[in-house]
Amino acid sequence: MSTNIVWHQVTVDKAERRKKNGHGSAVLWFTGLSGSGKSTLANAVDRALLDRNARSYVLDGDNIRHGLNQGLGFSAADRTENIRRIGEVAKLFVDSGQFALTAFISPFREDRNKVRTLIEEKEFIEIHVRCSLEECERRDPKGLYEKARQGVIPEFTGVSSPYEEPLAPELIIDTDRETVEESVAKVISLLEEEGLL
Ligand SMILES: Nc1ncnc2c1ncn2[C@@H]1O[C@H](COP(=O)(O)OS(=O)(=O)O)[C@@H](OP(=O)(O)O)[C@H]1O
Ligand SMILES: Nc1ncnc2c1ncn2[C@@H]1O[C@H](COP(=O)(O)OP(=O)(O)O)[C@@H](O)[C@H]1O
Repeated sequence: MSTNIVWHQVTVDKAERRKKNGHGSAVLWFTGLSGSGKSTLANAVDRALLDRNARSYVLDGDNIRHGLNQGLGFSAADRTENIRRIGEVAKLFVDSGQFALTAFISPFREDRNKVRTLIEEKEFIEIHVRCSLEECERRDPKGLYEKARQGVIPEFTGVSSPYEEPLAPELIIDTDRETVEESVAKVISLLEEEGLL
């Protein structure tokens, strides 16, 4: 535990940054199985936001594990720590007046709910990127399911490690039934309905 640390009040606050940007800020928390479409969707929404001159940034599991979270594996404890850290980083993005688009499997309900409590109400938008395991395995964009079935990758989500679906997400996207464009339109509509855009 760190001791003798005192919180320093910032000079420019979230409200002022939002006003300057001309839009709200929030975390768009994409959660779902590997291959469900989290990265594809987060990046497509990021592009749509940029086209509207809105400020946003994608935090992606694979990428973050190369840097900030390198050293964390896929045990339940490591996944929990992975999500805790990303929750804290996402909160910083919200404070900076931007949209944070996170693309992590984040398989445990309790871990996602902890991030929700860290962030103010209406600023945490949980998006269930829903896709059947069969379809994710059929897509297998990185060949990981095949390796997991062969027993080469242990504790693989959906195969040998659990995925707990969100019980009350703000949005559900069925990527085995709709196009990327349709899915992006739904996310943007939600942001408009919530007065964030
Ligand atoms: N055992 C195991 N289980 C699940 N996924 C695995 C595993 N090993 C490696 N990978 C690759 O790591 C990506 C998931 O990382 P995340 O940080 O999103 O996972 S988690 O939220 O901590 O569960 C995941 O990326 P996505 O396919 O984009 O989800 C995989 O490419
Ligand atoms: N509506 C959709 N939304 C997102 N991805 C889709 C959709 N329909 C098909 N896909 C495809 O599914 C795959 C998802 O891969 P990826 O985005 O890497 O998933 P994840 O990040 O969840 O592992 C991509 O090949 C993408 O083109």
